[in-house]
Amino acid sequence: MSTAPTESTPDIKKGLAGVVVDYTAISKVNPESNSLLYRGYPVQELAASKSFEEVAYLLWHGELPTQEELAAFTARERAGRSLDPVVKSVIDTLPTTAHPMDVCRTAASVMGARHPQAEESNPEANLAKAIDLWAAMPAVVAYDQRRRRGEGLVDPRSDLGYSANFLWMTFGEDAAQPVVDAFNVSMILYAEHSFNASTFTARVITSTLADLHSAVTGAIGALKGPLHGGANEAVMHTFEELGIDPSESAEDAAARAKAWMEDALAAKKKVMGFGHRVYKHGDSRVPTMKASLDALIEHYGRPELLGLYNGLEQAMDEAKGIKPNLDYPSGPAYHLMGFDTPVFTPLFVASRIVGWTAHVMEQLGSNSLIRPLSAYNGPEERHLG
Ligand SMILES: CC(=O)SCCNC(=O)CCNC(=O)[C@H](O)C(C)(C)COP(=O)(O)OP(=O)(O)OC[C@H]1O[C@@H](n2cnc3c(N)ncnc32)[C@H](O)[C@@H]1OP(=O)(O)O
Ligand SMILES: O=C([O-])CC(=O)C(=O)O
Repeated sequence: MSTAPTESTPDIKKGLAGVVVDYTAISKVNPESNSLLYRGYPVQELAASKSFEEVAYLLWHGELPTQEELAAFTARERAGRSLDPVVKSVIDTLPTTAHPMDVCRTAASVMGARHPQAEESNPEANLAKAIDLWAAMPAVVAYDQRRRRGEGLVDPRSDLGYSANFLWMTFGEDAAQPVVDAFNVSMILYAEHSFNASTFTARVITSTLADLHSAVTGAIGALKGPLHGGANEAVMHTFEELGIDPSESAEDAAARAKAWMEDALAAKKKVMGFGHRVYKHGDSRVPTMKASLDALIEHYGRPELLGLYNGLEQAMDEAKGIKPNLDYPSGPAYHLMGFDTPVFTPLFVASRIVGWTAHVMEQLGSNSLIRPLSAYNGPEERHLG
């Protein structure tokens, strides 16, 4: 028999699990139908035929762009791709022992402090700030990976789309089409996911009427943790702990991975890349990202990675029935593309900037300070002396 909450036994929802805190028109996560809609469109349909630029436009404006609108929007994005020399000099002061997420977070903050409309918070200024951040973040992520390898900044190319240019600025060479396609899909899938922890962080910060860059800087902090975005990096650490040997057969790799997972679960370990707060029967985005991972495995001829992937997934499913989340296929996909493991979560940032800033604007459209209550369980009132 359940008892009604009282002042002494309040109905606390730990982690706000299951609590609906507001409306959003940006995306719909439906665990029953295992679907994800961006402004009404299934994300799988968008990933199959649209560029990340078109999806970013959709998330911000509510509708897909016309040809003319897209041309103006992509021209704007291409014009904002260069790394601001001041931001670069700040990055250069950070040690290469600093986590790339710290570099990203610092860069977002510096960009905010330098933005000509820093203190303006009308819808036009916020959209301008969102597009500027989105356009410039690939340069930050790409340069940070390069400087850690002792390589210099690569200038952006305005003849390339967002994804091809991102890869160009990171690796200094043209990426093959299957790689560009897989990267584009990952950017689309990561762009938005309702009231996840980092987006909620952005909305909390916005609800105090702080500026958009403060909201994004805080959201980057929230994304860093391994229970959220940091899981794509953590997935790769699992693969690395298992040991990656390109000469191994997929079958042998799968058998080793299964045994590893059985041991990890027997030791009550939490294995990153599995489980989700909302989806309990599988993450709606995984089949699409897995198809992109398959294409990359084919492109690079690396079936042993598929063996590791399948072995871990199968053992987790058999033991606990817990399904992978988006970070599971994204980790090995970014590895195959050539990104260094600590840079995986900044790639998530580059994409999620779109969702975060769409939520910042939505929050401001009907703002109410976000300030829940707590139940006190500290010492009874007491007095000094
Ligand atoms: C893009 C994203 O941000 S997706 C999420 C990325 N995060 C991860 O991959 C981190 C690993 N996963 C997890 O920690 C969790 O599944 C979360 C945080 C994502 C969701 O957690 P919650 O909804 O709070 O579920 P909770 O952590 O309570 O898990 C329920 C049960 O499943 C188990 N479980 C959940 N995920 C995992 C996992 N990855 N490995 C092992 N066991 C797990 C828990 O131990 C718990 O078991 P118990 O009931 O025996 O104690
Ligand atoms: O929705 C969540 O809790 C986490 C997630 O998958 C995301 O932010 O993409």
